[in-house]
Amino acid sequence: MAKATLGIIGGSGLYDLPGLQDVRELDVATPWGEPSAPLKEGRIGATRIVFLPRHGIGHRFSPSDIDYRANIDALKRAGVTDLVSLSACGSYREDLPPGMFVLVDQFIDRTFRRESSFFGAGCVAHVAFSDPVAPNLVARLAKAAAEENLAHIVGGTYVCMEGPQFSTRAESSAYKAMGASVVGMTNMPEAKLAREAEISYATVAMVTDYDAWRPQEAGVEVSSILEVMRANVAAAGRLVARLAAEFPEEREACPVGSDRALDYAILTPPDFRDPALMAKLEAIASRVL
Ligand SMILES: CSC[C@H]1O[C@H](OP(=O)(O)O)[C@H](O)[C@@H]1O
Ligand SMILES: Nc1ncnc2[nH]cnc12
Repeated sequence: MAKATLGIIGGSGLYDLPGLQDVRELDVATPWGEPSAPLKEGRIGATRIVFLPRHGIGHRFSPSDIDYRANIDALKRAGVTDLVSLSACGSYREDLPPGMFVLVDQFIDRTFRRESSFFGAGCVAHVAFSDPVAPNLVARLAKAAAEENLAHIVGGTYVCMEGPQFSTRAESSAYKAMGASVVGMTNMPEAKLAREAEISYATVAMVTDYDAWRPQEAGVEVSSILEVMRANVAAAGRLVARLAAEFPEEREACPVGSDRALDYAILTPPDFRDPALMAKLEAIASRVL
């Protein structure tokens, strides 16, 4: 197995990773476009870390405008093997109050105006995605959260809405009825693209609010989210530090196949592949091409 590199994608409120040592900026070019920001490479203890703020420095990209393909391709080029998304979210469950960290194990994708695959005309691929997160990475996050005494729960379904507006009360009730535990606007197609790139992915969904399904409550507003978000961000820093301190040197085999997702996924035989697309896939699919 290859050397492990831990990637961290910082969401709302997380534009830097305090505690990162020997930091170097990496300007990584990709064939898909520009990543949200230059990558920050460094280490915590012996663990190599690459950090990327998904909304850019100064929170310039809305969830629909983030170039998710450029972000994942850049992280792949920087050697990331395991990727943790730190994300703010709304909650659909009374037992998941603001401040709770949900280590989600399922997603529902409700986005509709984002590029959601590296593949397409000229090279078609279908990766498995029934189990979208890497259980070994989740287990490491759960252990780190327990050691830091952070309120957390293992398992939960994250519904990804398009946004950028928050949900109506009817939408909020519908997502809850669908079985979603939390809602956010960013983890799709990020998680799908990470799978195509054979990067193990896990999400720490950090609850900031109860969305809009509770009839007795005022709806969601960013102003009320910000204070909880600040506390969540501080706790996320401790979580990452602990995770990194105990991270393995070598990449672990992923029980759900994140590290070999492309083994049988590509359906287009070599003679029928589009050379231009194949060139773009150089970083993502080089292991199997
Ligand atoms: C600050 S509330 C809305 C905003 O926060 C979440 O983003 P991220 O996952 O990057 O933390 C949510 O998805 C919205 O984009
Ligand atoms: N209620 C909510 N809906 C969508 N994204 C969110 N991010 C934080 N809270 C949210």
